[in-house]
Amino acid sequence: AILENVADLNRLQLKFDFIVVGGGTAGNVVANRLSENPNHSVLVLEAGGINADDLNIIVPFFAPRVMPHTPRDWNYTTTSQNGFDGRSVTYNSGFGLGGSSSVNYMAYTRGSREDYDRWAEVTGDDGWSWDNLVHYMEKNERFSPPSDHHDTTGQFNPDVHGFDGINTVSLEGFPTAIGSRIIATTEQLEEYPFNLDMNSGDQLGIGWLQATIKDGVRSSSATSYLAPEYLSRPNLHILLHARVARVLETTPGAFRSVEFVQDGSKKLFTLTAEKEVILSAGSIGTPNILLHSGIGNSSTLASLGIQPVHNLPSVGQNLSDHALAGLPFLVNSTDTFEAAGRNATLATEQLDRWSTTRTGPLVDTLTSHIGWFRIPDNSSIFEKFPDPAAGSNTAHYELIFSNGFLGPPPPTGNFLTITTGVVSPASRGSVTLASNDPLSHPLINPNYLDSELDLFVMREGLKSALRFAAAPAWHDYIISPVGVDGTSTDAEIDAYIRENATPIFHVSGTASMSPKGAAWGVVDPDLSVKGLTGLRIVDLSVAPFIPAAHTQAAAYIIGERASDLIKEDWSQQRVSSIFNVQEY
Ligand SMILES: Cc1cc2nc3c(=O)[nH]c(=O)nc-3n(C[C@H](O)[C@H](O)[C@H](O)COP(=O)(O)OP(=O)(O)OC[C@H]3O[C@@H](n4cnc5c(N)ncnc54)[C@H](O)[C@@H]3O)c2cc1C
Repeated sequence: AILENVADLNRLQLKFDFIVVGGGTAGNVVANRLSENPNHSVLVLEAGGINADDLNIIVPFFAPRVMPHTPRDWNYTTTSQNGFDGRSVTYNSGFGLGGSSSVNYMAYTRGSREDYDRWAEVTGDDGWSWDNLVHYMEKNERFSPPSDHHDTTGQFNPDVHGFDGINTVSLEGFPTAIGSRIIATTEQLEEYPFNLDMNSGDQLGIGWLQATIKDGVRSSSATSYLAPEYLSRPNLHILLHARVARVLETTPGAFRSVEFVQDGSKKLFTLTAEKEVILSAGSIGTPNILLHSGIGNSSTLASLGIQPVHNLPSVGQNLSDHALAGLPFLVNSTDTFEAAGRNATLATEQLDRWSTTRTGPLVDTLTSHIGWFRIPDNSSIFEKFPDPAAGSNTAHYELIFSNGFLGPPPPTGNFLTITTGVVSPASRGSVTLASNDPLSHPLINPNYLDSELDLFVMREGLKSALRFAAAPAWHDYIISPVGVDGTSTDAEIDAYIRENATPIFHVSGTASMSPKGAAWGVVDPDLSVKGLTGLRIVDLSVAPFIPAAHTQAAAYIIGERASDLIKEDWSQQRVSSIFNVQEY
């Protein structure tokens, strides 16, 4: 059941085995899977509300309207970014049930096999390898026909997908004018091979995008893992508008209590889990809660007036994200996103069509194809820096193709945008505290393009976009790039990047896994907080390296495996406690 007020929870007089902090992407997976066992009672505390009736969230094409600066957004701002010429940029993160899965752009990309094999290698736990995670990818995924039910043969590989999972994933449901030209380019230029399925573990090349869309409607962790059949479980409760300030030590070394406020009031409530507290507040929220609880770098915490409780200097460090830069091209077509953007009648027709039949251009997100590429192995940058990618089959950059201008378009002209993202970044940032007020925003420093390597990769990505657009398939379509072109110098491209690059909101790694017993890291490979009991972390913050991918799939996969790890631990404990009783 969903509860709006802590008074409702008090009235029910319930005890909870597990308290999940954050009803986001990974948190709702855990809530669903743990409550599969009717003997386990689960409470989710979510800071935001329900998003179910918001068209901007439901209609895939309206994703860009959900944020920033809306009630669905945490409305963060980064610190000044040197790599962006000192700009501070708005940093989006989903506030409300479903977390960022309710506000994201729905691209569903797992990353490469090597991305996960590297997790296994650095944590010493083979359970995090690609082969051992495939089962969890399939548990997450319900691969479904696109909303127009076209023949998808040759657009994905069914052998590498799950068809009985919980979260719907599908292909484009309304072809755009650029799709056939993108595919033609893969036949014309050797540099851009076609990849039947970028989610097979072998990601390189260009393929059809898979997206978390069900019959033309967004599929989020709220609509899938908290669908009515799960929400009706008597052992699953969600309390909305409940913002957790701290986790509290219950007995020495055990953190099973949470302290929270409702609806921004300063009144603090405390609840204690019988078994575990699971932090799923995301890569910004989770370290923020840990630090305010005294779990972090003890001397830094003490200097802020926070009583240190457990020294874990890695909390909030190792922040990784992908920087993006879009390159618009003026095109010789009127069949682009700008058409409805400038014509209210057409926009109304499109919404009517979506409302009545779930067809038309609004059933899709803003891209139908993505490509994943490497800069050449003999690039000069590798004389100075090691290759940051997980392996030789993992991308350095991606190209995202969109049938229009991203952001408010200029008053005239029609566009194609090729956006490049640095997907295996070398730069690392941090989440730190500005004050000892647990309800204040932390300092978010993604440190974009701090490494010269990341700037090099982004520059090469933009040059690659220009080469792609020079293929014969585009000769009668593209008029000219806007911003930089084939005559631009490296310095001009760098200046364009620093002025125009933005975050992609894939923040990861701020409570990283490390091997059991390691002096660094925040959680052990079973996701329990190092040196403590009763407290686990299940969200993207545990990723030791950001996957070369859009990151929601990784968050879902983490949620699925974590659920099994938690279930396993408690089934063993139950067996041993029964054994003890018998012995006694
Ligand atoms: C605008 C945007 C576009 C994106 N586009 C894509 C895309 O197209 N494809 C893709 O794969 N990825 C995309 N991402 C990234 C992806 O959605 C995230 O990486 C992923 O959803 C993170 O999952 P999570 O479980 O770690 O955190 P979240 O899903 O963010 O969940 C954290 C939850 O915790 C709650 N919370 C935080 N603090 C507290 C607290 N103190 N008390 C209680 N609750 C709290 C939050 O409200 C939220 O519900 C995008 C993200 C954004 C913001």
